[in-house]
Amino acid sequence: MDIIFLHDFKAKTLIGIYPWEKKVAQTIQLDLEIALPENHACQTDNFDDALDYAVIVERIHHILAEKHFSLLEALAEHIAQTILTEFKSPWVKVSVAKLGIIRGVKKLGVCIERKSTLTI
Ligand SMILES: Nc1nc2c(c(=O)[nH]1)N=C([C@H](O)[C@@H](O)CO)CN2
Repeated sequence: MDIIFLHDFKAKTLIGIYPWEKKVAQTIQLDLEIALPENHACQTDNFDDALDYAVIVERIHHILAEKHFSLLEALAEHIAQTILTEFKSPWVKVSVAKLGIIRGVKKLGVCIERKSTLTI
């Protein structure tokens, strides 16, 4: 299985269960591992055969700008399903963390793994 990873991806979004969190954007950290639907690019060295990670980053920025989730779990699930369906990935691992939100904890969050239900 070949994987594209995005580590330490930081961006702002509205997220949280409390009223103030629905008004003030917070920085979250995303870490993603995205299995590739095929590995042709390794042999061909042709960009047409590659999954463009810049497009994935743009898609995630779009989600973070347009959606407001209460729970980190729900945001992680939405990102995972978007990656599986729109980028035809067979498997994805998504971690979403808040930074410094609780005293004494540098970073906390959730990590989920999802498989595509599509069979070829
Ligand atoms: N399992 C979770 N627990 C909590 C979440 C969450 O998203 N998932 N969120 C909060 C609050 O929004 C918190 O981050 C604000 O301090 C609390 N617990």
